[in-house]
Amino acid sequence: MKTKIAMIQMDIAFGDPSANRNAAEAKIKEAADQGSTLILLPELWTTGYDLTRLGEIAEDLEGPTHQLLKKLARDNRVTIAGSIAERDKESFYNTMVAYNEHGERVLNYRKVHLFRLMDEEKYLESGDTQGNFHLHNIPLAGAICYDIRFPEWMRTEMLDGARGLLVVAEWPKPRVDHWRSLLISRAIENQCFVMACNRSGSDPNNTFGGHSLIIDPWGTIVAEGGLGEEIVYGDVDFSEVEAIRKQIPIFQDRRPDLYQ
Ligand SMILES: O=C(O)CCC(=O)C(=O)O
Repeated sequence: MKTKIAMIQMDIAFGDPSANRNAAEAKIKEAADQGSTLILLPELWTTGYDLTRLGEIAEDLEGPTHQLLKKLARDNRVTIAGSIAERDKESFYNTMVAYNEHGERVLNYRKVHLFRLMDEEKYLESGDTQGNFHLHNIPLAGAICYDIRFPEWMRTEMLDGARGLLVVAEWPKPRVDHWRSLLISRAIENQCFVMACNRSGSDPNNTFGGHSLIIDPWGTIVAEGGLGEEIVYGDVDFSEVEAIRKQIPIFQDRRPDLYQ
């Protein structure tokens, strides 16, 4: 059975959650009208990297963005995922959430690897738990941007049987070749679908690379965006994962007695 995935490769208004919510709402409705089951938004899609203003613009997990996602997921019978600047008491996190078609939050993953090149470690705390959840009965794992440079972490998440890796990002344009190569590698080595949503446009410090990707467990590109704003669609059949894992049984052949 095919599952339609939509990745909302949007530009992000710097530090303006209300403008970004309005833009995303229209795009989520459009993707849902196209029959999508899973809709991905980029990393920090309500605020961008306006980290010095997190005190004003980050929200707790019951904040207005979460209320909107809950409602849009329920009303349109879709699962929606993306990362949002989270405030938890005095601390801030880059947190990927997913809301299922009942409006339930099924994922709450705090970015584990903070990216120094964008000063994340100065303003954010890192997470320390995995981001596994189910889309209907399909086990998936979440990751945020820089996390994909850590194959050991991605493998840790995949050891629970995940068949797909969802990635949300604000990946800069000068390193878009790394983005593509790293994502293709994560798909091949974990024999899983990779569904990766990047932003487009620029902020005061960076221009971002777009090129949202859906990659199958053989490493073949199913769908790829360009540089600008668009919704990238692809149909995936998660049963392909099982067939490939039978053909080349890397999860069986691993040697955890020699490495983790
Ligand atoms: O690793 C990279 O080159 C980009 C990472 C990044 O932009 C991020 O984690 O926000």
